Amino acid sequence: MFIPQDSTNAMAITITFGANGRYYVDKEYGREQGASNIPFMPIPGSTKLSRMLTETNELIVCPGVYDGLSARIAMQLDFRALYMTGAGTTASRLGMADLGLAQLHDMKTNAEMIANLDPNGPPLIADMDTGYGGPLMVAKSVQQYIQAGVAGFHIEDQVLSKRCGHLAGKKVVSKEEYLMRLRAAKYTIDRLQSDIVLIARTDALQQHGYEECIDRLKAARDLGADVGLLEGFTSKEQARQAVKDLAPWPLLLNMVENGATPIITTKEAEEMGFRIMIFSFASLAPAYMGIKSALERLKTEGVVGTPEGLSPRKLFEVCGLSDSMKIDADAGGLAFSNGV
Ligand SMILES: C[C@](O)(C(=O)O)[C@H](CC(=O)O)C(=O)O
Repeated sequence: MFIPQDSTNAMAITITFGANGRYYVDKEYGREQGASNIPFMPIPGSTKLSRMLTETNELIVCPGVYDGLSARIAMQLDFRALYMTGAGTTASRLGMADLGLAQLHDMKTNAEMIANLDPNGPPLIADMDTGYGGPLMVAKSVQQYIQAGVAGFHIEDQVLSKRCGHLAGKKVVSKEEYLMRLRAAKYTIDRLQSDIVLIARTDALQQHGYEECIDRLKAARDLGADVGLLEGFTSKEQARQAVKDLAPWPLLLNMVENGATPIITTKEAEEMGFRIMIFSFASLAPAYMGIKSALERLKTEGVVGTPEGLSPRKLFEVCGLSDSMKIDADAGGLAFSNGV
């Protein structure tokens, strides 16, 4: 319940948290009724994500998105949280493979755009790879993610010239160096009094085996990481075991279909006790398939073959066309008074 302090006609309003991670001000006086004079401060994504983790036991399902359109589509479908994939960011912004080529600027600008599409939208977890350097770089990266409005991020123990967690030949830094990265991240979060969710990821499974991963994650947990991520489980039993070995610490599962891990559904992950599940390729793989087949058709038939009804307007609608028109009209603009 929120009572406006400065109003002579004080009235109570109710703020309700929806299952989709959004919140609504009391319908009668809320924004939806156009009462724009009610103090209304969007809750930061980091706070929303922290609350989902600490105040519920649900599995937070995050589709991987890599640009504005994929993020908008996930938001249109009311996903409660999103994941910005580094592999997708590297592919879409640089046209390159996930081999440690994307740097802080590429990642932060993409994350910032996605995280701010809708201030009342779902929180964004973003990939931070290795943190992009030594402790100073990690501190800078974390500060920039916080300022960008990112809700949570994962930082890993691969060497700087890293590669996708589902490729062979990965190498990790020593446990000491990994903990130094995490410490730099944690100190920055504390210094800035942020509640951004720190997710410690280890890629040590290939090189050092399961026990080393658990050892590294326990150390990460002990120095204050909020969530753990063991990358590239090779079996469902191993995934289940990790949840048990680290309980009650929350774990994130990265589900990359056709990667190192057998397919685990959201239902199975929930039963195993995972708290967050990301689907890194959820947008990238369908985009590849859809674009390729349309361009093949263009090549062979001379038309793209866009389904009837999928007009430019419909696509722009996904990207906030109506909201933009309303902003203009509310301000007295006439740009769209005759429609679009
Ligand atoms: C999670 C990940 O870091 C990502 O960029 O989405 C990648 C996904 C991938 O390339 O398969 C990873 O697992 O390393």
